[in-house]
Amino acid sequence: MNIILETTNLCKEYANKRGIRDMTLRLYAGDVYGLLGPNGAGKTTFLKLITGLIRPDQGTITLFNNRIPEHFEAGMQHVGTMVESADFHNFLTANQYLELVARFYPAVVSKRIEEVLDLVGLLKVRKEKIKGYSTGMKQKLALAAAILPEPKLVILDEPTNGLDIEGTVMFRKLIKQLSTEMGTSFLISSHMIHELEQLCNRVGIVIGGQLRREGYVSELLQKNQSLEQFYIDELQLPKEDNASA
Ligand SMILES: Nc1ncnc2c1ncn2[C@@H]1O[C@H](COP(=O)(O)OP(=O)(O)OP(=O)(O)O)[C@@H](O)[C@H]1O
Repeated sequence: MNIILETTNLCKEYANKRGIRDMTLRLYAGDVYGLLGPNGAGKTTFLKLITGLIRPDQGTITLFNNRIPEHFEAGMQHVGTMVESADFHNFLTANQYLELVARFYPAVVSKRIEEVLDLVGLLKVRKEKIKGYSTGMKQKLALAAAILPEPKLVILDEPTNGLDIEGTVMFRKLIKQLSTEMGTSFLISSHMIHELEQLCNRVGIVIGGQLRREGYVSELLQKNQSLEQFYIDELQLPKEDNASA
């Protein structure tokens, strides 16, 4: 199988001694991989390291056979990200913002901008200034920017934050569509465990800065009633709690 992302023994410790330790993970072409874990477990830190937003203390990151951060541009060439909440220029319209993003990708034509705006449901409001957008609309625009250059891998941190039910359904459909029709791979951190159960072929559970467990969703569902049950057992949460990730 074709490895598109590999991290080995990745470590990052913040000044407060928190962070991640020895995160070793492989993503294969076609994977839709869900990262689960409690608040503060280290999911965002892991995604920030992969996307070069912060530097590791130890360990290696390889994206499409390129070492990160040394060969950042080559590695990120096929990657779309939505990791930090995007810092939008509020005086621009969605259309203008995506035109700005498109400047980094010479192959992106204006028809593609219209296409992604339609995919995320922002076509009608594309000429309105971003300052008038709701949190969910901004989230959709960030998603549109992430998929604009038709990346082979899309890395998403809490992509459904702020999305309404319709937006969440749109998001799920979009990921399924890109994954089945285009073969796009995804690495998604989310607390929406039911969404991940429907979307992902693999999941990993991060606890206390370490990848505690991972597996194929189909196999986990043969042994567990649901992904949520597996997660609860892994965290040893009281069952009647019915807590979700
Ligand atoms: N810039 C920072 N400086 C110091 N500590 C940080 C920083 N960023 C994160 N941390 C700490 O590192 C740990 C991991 O945080 P991280 O944001 O990666 O977790 P997470 O799994 O994404 O959490 P959540 O689900 O709440 O988003 C937490 O204990 C957090 O307090």
